[in-house]
Amino acid sequence: MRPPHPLYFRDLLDKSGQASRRHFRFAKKISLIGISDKASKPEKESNLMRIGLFGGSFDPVHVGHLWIAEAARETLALDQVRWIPTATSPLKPAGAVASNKDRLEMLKQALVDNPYYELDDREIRRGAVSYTVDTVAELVQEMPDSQFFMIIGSDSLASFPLWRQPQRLLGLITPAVVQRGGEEAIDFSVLEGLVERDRIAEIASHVIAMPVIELSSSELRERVQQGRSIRYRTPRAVERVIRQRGLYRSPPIANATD
Ligand SMILES: Nc1ncnc2c1ncn2[C@@H]1O[C@H](COP(=O)(O)OP(=O)(O)OP(=O)(O)O)[C@@H](O)[C@H]1O
Ligand SMILES: O=C(O)c1ccc[n+]([C@@H]2O[C@H](COP(=O)([O-])O)[C@@H](O)[C@H]2O)c1
Repeated sequence: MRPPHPLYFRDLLDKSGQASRRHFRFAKKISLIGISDKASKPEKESNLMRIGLFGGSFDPVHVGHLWIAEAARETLALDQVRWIPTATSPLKPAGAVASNKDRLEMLKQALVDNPYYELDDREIRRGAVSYTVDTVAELVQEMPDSQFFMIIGSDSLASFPLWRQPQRLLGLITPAVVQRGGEEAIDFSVLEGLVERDRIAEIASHVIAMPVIELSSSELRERVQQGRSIRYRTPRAVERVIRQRGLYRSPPIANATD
C-alpha cells in the first residue's frame, strides 16, 4: 500500500492545531522509507523536504506551466511544487491583466487535484514588485528542514544577472532550468562571475527536460479577446473561471489589482 504523502501529515497536524516539527519529521521518515515511490522517483540523498518554487504571473495559468511543474517534480524528485504568483514581476512592470483575486482563483482551480502542489500567495499579499530573493529568504527561514529549487525557463536564466541580488539568491536556492526539446544547450555562462565553477556545474546538473509547448499566457489572452477557443490550452476549470468572470475580453488595462 502506498504510504501517505508527507504533506498529508502536515495538513493533518496543522488542522488539529498540534503541529510539531518532530512529528512532521517522523511522518516524513515513514513516508520516505515507506518504500512506495522508489520505482518512479530518483533516490533522495537526504531527509530534507525537496521543494520546487515556481513563480510567474500566471495570467492565466496554462498547460505549459502545468507540464513544467510536473516535469520538475518528477526529474528532481520533489516533495512539493510551490506555485507563487507574482504581484508584479520585476521585469514585467506593466503588471498583470487579470486581478490578483482572479489569477489566484484560476490557479486554485488548476492545482486542486494534485496533492504535491501548493498555492503560495505571499507575493500577492506583500504587494508591490515581487523580488524572488525576498520570497526565498522568507521561505528558507520558515522551513529550515527543506532544500529549495527555483524552477525557471531558460529565458529567465538569460536575464538572471538583472535580477535583484542574484549572488545572494544563488546562495539560498538552486535554479532548475527548463530546457525545451530542440532548444540549444542552455548557456550557463551568464552565471560566471556570480558563483564558482563548481556551483555552475551543480546548477547545470539540475536541468529539467520537456518538449516544446508553443503556448504562452499572452496567446491565451489574445485568443479570449478574439473570441477563439482556449480548450486544451488550460484546464477546463480555468476556462470556466475565465468565461464566468468575463476575463480578458477587452483589450488589456495594465496594473489590475485585487
Ligand atoms: N510554454 C512554455 N514552455 C516553457 N516554459 C514556459 C512556457 N510558458 C511559460 N513558461 C515559463 O513559466 C514561467 C512563468 O511564466 P509566466 O507566468 O510569465 O507565463 P508566460 O506564458 O510566459 O506569460 P506571458 O505570455 O504573459 O509573458 C516563466 O519562467 C516562463 O519562462
Ligand atoms: O527577483 C528578481 O529580480 C526577478 C526578476 C525577474 C523575474 N523574477 C521571477 O521569475 C519568475 C518568472 O518571471 P516572469 O517575468 O516570467 O513572470 C517570477 O517569479 C518573477 O518574480 C524575479
